[in-house]
Amino acid sequence: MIQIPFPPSKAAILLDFDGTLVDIAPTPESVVVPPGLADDLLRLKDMLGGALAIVTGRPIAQIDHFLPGIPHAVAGEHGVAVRTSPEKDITHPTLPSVPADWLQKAEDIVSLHPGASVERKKAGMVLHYRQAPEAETAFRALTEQWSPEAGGFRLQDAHMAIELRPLGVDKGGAVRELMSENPFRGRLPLFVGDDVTDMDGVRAARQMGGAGWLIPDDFPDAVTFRRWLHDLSEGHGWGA
Ligand SMILES: O=P(O)(O)OC[C@H]1O[C@H](O[C@H]2O[C@H](CO)[C@@H](O)[C@H](O)[C@H]2O)[C@H](O)[C@@H](O)[C@@H]1O
Repeated sequence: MIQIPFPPSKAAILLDFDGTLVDIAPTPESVVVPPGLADDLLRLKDMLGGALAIVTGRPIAQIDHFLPGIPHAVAGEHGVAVRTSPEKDITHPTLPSVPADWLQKAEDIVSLHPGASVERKKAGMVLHYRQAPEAETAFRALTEQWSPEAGGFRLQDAHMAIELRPLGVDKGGAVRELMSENPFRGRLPLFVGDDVTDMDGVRAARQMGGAGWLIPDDFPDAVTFRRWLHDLSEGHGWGA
């Protein structure tokens, strides 16, 4: 099991949500927060002097719904939206909006494939096909017609989904931004995620002298990771 070579008083923990804290579910709304997770996270936050954050592709409001009052800070939409502490406003850089005709064409495809959906974000969208796998071909054909970079976007494959994301914003930037604020400042970041978008968070945490781990490379699955997190919250696995 992974050991952290320093004590909680020197650490900050920044965690991905889907596929890490919760198992992947048929739809974004149907994820289930595992029993005991909220208590583990609250105990950890306490041990870390508050330095616990969620860094997710989801909008911040969804983390507030699933983990109400639990993390000190949340970075949502892969870093497009950041709230550095519970009492602060959410900040967003100025970013281009998704062209209305792209949204309309995505909605047109969804209407032909029951179960497919478009998730709108502040500066992007996700075309979900988990519940309608046959829609993937049509989504790919559509997105290949666009020139996302020219409009300030990029396309990213996600879990049974294609995401349109703004250029120049990623989880690495979110980790750096959160780590520059109290109670994270001066601590070493520990970042854990499971997806290609999490690699930016992993790299940033490592470059800042902390550690970054990925499921399934470093933990075989999310259940094993959460068991480790539970042990950390009980004081096991920390160095002096
Ligand atoms: O950065 P994360 O916290 O891992 O969020 C990544 C995306 O997660 C959500 O979609 C994925 O999870 C859903 C629930 O398990 C699943 O139904 C879907 O197929 C996955 O793609 C979320 O909807 C996205 O906004 C996040 O970017």
